[in-house]
Amino acid sequence: MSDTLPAAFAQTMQQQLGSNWKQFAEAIQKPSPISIRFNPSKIESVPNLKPIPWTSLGFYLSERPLFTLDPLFHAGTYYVQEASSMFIEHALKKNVDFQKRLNVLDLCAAPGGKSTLLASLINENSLLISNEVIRSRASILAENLQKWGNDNIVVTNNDPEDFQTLNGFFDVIVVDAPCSGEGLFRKDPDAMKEWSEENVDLCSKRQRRIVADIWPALKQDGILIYSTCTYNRLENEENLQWIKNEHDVEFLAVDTDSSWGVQEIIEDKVKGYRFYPHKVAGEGFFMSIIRKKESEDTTKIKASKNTFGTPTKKVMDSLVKWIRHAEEKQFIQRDELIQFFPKAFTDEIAFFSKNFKLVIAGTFTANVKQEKLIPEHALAMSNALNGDHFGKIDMPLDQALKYLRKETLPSDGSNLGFNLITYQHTPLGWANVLSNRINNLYPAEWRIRMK
Ligand SMILES: C[S@@+](CC[C@H](N)C(=O)[O-])C[C@H]1O[C@@H](n2cnc3c(N)ncnc32)[C@H](O)[C@@H]1O
Repeated sequence: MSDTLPAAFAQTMQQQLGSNWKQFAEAIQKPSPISIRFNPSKIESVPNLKPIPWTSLGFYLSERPLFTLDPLFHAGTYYVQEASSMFIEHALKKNVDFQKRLNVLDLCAAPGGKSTLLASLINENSLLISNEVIRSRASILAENLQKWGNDNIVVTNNDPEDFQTLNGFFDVIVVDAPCSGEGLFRKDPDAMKEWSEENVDLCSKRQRRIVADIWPALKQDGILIYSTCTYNRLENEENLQWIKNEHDVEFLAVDTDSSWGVQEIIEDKVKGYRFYPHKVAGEGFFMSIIRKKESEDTTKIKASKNTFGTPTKKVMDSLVKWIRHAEEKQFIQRDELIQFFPKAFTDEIAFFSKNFKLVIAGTFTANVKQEKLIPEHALAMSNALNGDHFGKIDMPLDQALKYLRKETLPSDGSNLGFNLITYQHTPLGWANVLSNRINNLYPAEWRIRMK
């Protein structure tokens, strides 16, 4: 980071940090630590890397590889996420019973760091609604979640206030709020250019509006995780004070080890955790765990008449072989597109389809063209795929990259038909092998452009 810090920011931080200011100012000139979090559904064991102490699946890397040129990145085997944010795993595991069936909402979810983490925490009988208000960002979120491969996820593109129809529906809500981004200055110099005192004030007010809008959707005794990637009190402690004044809440604590360097904030019954880069091997971050004590009526989503179209019996006879535990899935068809989701969520998905701007629900499975099934990319990424049913072509790195660039690949005339393309035996996508060439079915919009 070479740009100079905004003067008003530096002044506030000097007051906030006192004698630690110099260490902080030095730390934000240093490169950011690099870390990734593995997808437990796509790896058999975690490689021998330096673990991040507050998460079971996060690890530091000694240097930044070219993730774009690693096929396993595109296969959803891991997510590149800075370490501090992964503290949410520790906070939730200590305060939420993940054995239970839960309704979880990630309200400000793009590009998907917290949502992929939540997807790995909840059990298969739980439902994650992953929402992003900005349409273009909701598409990136959908892409990352499709790569993660879980089918108990609905991606929506709604405004927080739209969730007010769902009183007391969620056991857990994560509000990873849009913020002034002070914690990202060293990673993202644009965050520094956009910083101003007016923007901090604006962010703080917007954060209150978001929490106020979503509050009715949280169950009594439900947990709200409120987080930002900024240091200032206005967007953190003062917003927590505001929540405490407006609502009957309890701020929950979580144990931390002093070696982690996480600062615990306790002020007048308000609790939070702050991550400073001179103390923690991670970016700037702030997080609080809030239990709602007020009673709240609970919206029960009623079983509505199933209005989904369903595939023909002939199509279903083939499809059941493609999916593991197909008997537990609801298959639906819209025009030519077939998708599936867990049967247990049929009513919920009908409700969200009708009342929300749905981006994806469950897993896109296949397109039907004159009763011929063409597998969808999301199926290749799905943890429910029955890989044994398909022919496979395991590619070495150079070919796997050609495949991911959507280049045409030569065929030797064997393995005709739809094949799963894999790299190190992990699915990357589909190809239709013809006698003279391989039709590369990798999605054009996801192809890698880097040479
Ligand atoms: C800090 S980012 C979320 C990062 C994400 N949780 C992750 O871990 O990858 C905040 C998100 O809030 C969205 N956002 C912006 N304005 C919003 C608003 N008024 N209500 C809800 N979300 C908003 C932004 O588009 C952005 O995607």
